[in-house]
Formats: sequence, structure tokens, C-alpha cells
Amino acid sequence: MQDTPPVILGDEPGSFPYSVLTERHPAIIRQVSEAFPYGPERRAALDALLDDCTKGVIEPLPADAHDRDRWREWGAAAYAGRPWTDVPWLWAESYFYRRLLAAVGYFTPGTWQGVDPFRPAKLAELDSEETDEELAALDDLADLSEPEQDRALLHGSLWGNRADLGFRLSAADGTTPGGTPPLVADDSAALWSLLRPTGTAELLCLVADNAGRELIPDLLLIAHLLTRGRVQRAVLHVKSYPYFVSDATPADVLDALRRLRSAQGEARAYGDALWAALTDGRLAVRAHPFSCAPLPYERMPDDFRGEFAPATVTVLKGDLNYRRLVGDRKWPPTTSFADVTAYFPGPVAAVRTLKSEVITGLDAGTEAALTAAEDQRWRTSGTHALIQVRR
Ligand SMILES: O=P(O)(O)OC[C@@]1(O)O[C@H](CO)[C@@H](O)[C@@H]1O
Repeated sequence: MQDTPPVILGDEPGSFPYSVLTERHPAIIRQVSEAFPYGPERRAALDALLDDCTKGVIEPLPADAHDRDRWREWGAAAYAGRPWTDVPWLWAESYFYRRLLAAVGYFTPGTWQGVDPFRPAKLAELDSEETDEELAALDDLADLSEPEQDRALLHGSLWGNRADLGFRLSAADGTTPGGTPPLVADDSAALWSLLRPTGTAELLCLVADNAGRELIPDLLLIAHLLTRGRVQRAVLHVKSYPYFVSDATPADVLDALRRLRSAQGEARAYGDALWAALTDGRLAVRAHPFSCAPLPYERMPDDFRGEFAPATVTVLKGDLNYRRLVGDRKWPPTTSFADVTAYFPGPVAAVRTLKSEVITGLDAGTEAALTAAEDQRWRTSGTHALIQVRR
């Protein structure tokens, strides 16, 4: 493998990571403070965090924090006292969400314990007309052949990561503003060869990304594979607490399930199938503490590795999971995806729309065409996507 390139920091003014730390995080604090009628104590804590993010340095967690030791191991000991923009971007973002939850009292006994500050926005998306339309589209799906259904549901899950369109039957044939193909890499044939209709696949792990209009198509894909006997069991990995605004937690899985089961037609049948699979154990939901770790998956603890090791394939959804899978580094785009994911326990698939700079596994011609048409915008605009598989 080539020399390992540097980790992405948030220290370049004008860069996307810098804008996330200096503009997006303050905006999220303001949005959260309007989501609920937090009292003076919580508001003061949110104001202090805002001050900290805009002018200050990284503060350690308080001495009585339940997870202080874990965070020290994850890097807080080394990074405390340094500016937010000078530490790995992935680390700074993850720590921000941990601090935000502390500010709203998520971990403290009292009114706000366990209250997801992002839930109002998540529910609004789940209950939107767009979701109604996507669920109604399932009725037409039932008339398609199984390979067509496979493709539609995989693409629904893929483009659900952009949360704008559920069931594209021809996404790979469409075009983008630059005239380049939407999919920059497409190993879907390799993915389907692991999930053959003969039903030999023992276990699918799906590491979810966002709740709402991404989680719904993820659940539909799982339901399809289970009901067709294409996998015997599935485990859905979600976040252990609210994270990156819209990331899915166990509560979001239940909300999505409620949404499906209160729909009509095929959508309801999918919801019932998922309910049955949860009830009899063919489907399980996990929320490991490492799901919100500020670290690449290469550093996952042994018990988490053990969750993925028996899987026929682990599918990782979304941009953040991709950053954690390959390491949030300035890889040359032609770096081998197989090499950088060789550490992962078992076959692994990335299903992601491109929303940050990190990319591996492109062929040189594809990279040249994308850059000629769009400069570097293809990396972050969310108009491109990939399906990459390491068997
Ligand atoms: O994981 P997701 O939902 O696909 O994307 C997460 C994301 O919006 O958050 C980060 C910026 O904060 C970027 O990595 C990425 O664009």
C-alpha cells in the first residue's frame, strides 16, 4: 500500500471541514435551543458551548461524566486544551455532539434525560408528504421482477443517503449537472453475488446512517432480503445516542417502523414483515458505544469486530461511515478500496453519496473525467454516489 496520507483537519479557512466547525456547529446549537423549551440552566450551557466552539479550545469532560474514561482513551487526554480546528476533523465533530448532548441534559437525571434534541426535525421528515410518496411507490414495485426490485431497493437505500428520492429505477443511467454518471463506482454485482436468491447468506449487517427518509429504505431493503430468504438473519447497527443531527438511534428505528405499519398497501406489509422479524429474532438492532466513537473503524474494539466477523457482508451506509471505514485521510482517489479496508472483519460494502472530500477506489479515467467536468465539486455536492465492495 502507498504511504498513509495525513488525517483531515479542520484548520484550513475556506475548506468544508473548517466551515462545519466554525459555521455549521454554531448554527446547530441555535437550532437545538429552539427545538424545546429548555430552561435557564440548559440555555446557559448551550451558550457556553457556543462560546467554546467559536472562541475557545476543547474542554475535557467533567470529572463525573459517565464516559470520561472512554473519551480520554479515544483522544480527549491528548486534544483537551487545543483549538477545535487543530485536531482531526472527525474527532472534533464527534466530540461536539457529545458536548451538545451534555449541554441539553441528555445524560443527566431530570426532564431532558434521554430527550433527542433532533427528534422534532426527524419526525417532521418522517411524516412528510415526500415520505408518503415514496411509500406509495412500493405498490408499483411489487409488479417488477426480483432483479428489478433488488436494484430499486438498493438504489432507494443509496440515494436515501441524500434523502431526496427513494426508488430510482434508473439512477445509474442518469446524468449530473457536469454530465458525468451519478455512480462513480458500482460494485453492485459483487454485492448481489454475496446475497444470492439461493438463500445461502447467513447474516447481513447493515450499519445505518440517517434516520427518516434514509432509514426507511434501509429497512425496506432488509425486509426484502429477509422475506425472500436471501439472508437468514440481519443486524441493524444504529447510533447509541443522537449524533450528526440526523443519525439513526434505536428510537428512530421504532418511529420508522410505526410509520411503515401505519401506511397502506405494500408499505404496511413491509412494516409487518419487519415487526415479525424483530419478534422472532431474524432481525436485531444494536447500538454499540463505538458507533459514536470519534475514530476510524480500524480501531474498533474486539467485541465490535466480533459483531461483524460472522457476517456474509457488512453494508456501511453514508458519508460518515465511509470516512470511518477508510480513515478520514487525504487519500489519492485511486487508492485501492480493498487495501484500505483489508482490516475489516469479513466482506464489506460501502453504499454512500459523496458529501465530503474522502474517496478511494476510483479508476484514473473516472477521476479525470469528474475533475475535468466539475473541478473538485463532485466530491462534496451529494450528486454522486458509490457502491464499493471488498469480498
Ligand atoms: O453520513 P452522512 O449523513 O452521509 O453525511 C454526514 C455529513 O453531512 O456530515 C459531515 C459533515 O459534518 C460530512 O462528512 C458529511 O457530509
